[in-house]
Amino acid sequence: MSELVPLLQTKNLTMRFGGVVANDDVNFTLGEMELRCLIGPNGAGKSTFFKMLTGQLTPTSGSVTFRTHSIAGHASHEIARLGIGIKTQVPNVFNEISVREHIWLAARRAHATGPRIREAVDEVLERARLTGIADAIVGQLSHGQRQWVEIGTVLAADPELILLDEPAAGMTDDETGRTAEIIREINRTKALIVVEHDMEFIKMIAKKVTIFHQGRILMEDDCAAVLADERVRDIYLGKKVAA
Ligand SMILES: Nc1ncnc2c1ncn2[C@@H]1O[C@H](COP(=O)(O)OP(=O)(O)OP(=O)(O)O)[C@@H](O)[C@H]1O
Repeated sequence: MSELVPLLQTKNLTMRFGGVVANDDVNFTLGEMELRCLIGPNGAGKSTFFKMLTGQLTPTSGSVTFRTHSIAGHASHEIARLGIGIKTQVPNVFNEISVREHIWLAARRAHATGPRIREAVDEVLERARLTGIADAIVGQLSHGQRQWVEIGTVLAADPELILLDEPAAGMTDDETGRTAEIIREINRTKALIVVEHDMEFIKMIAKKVTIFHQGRILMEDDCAAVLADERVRDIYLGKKVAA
């Protein structure tokens, strides 16, 4: 029987900046359609890890495999074309156009022209809970709504894996709850890796959680087990933990 190929796998992934080891021998595996949360204190190495997955950084050593493709050090646009999309923390929206036009611009790159685009745009608007504000101008939306436009924009390009960097940052409780719903909806058809600090949000979405600490994976387990772990509590309370 042939072994299942994971969607994404890193082996001994290491990134050094001079004397700083930002990621140290990270072995990480994500299955098809999995939803994984990455947590860890400031400086633990989460952003560096994301940047190596999307081609913004070339690892010092180790490998990144997306399905059967070895992607470490490849250009960001090549990795995007293979099917990894990312929503970064830095705002990345066009303010002057409507939500529908915004989603359409992203969908146009992924789908052939014609009626299929319209269907795809309508589907993304629905899944990212944007249908009710489809005709609003992006620049006039609330912070939370703009975040959903960004998530919808990533979804419209139809990637197989979506990386979200702190999608609930700066949101109200209501917006956070709705963002969790959107992520669960997207996870019906896509794999996701979500970096987030807000533990309440993680509880709403997480199945399996990976904890980074000092550039290494400290622990990987289901959400309840991770949140109950004494080492995890200690690093969030700022106590010293042996990795
Ligand atoms: N371009 C860089 N040059 C030098 N050091 C860097 C660079 N990028 C990250 N680092 C260092 O690598 C380590 C990991 O940083 P990283 O940003 O990946 O952590 P993080 O877990 O994403 O933190 P945060 O939650 O604050 O975003 C830190 O010590 C950071 O100072």
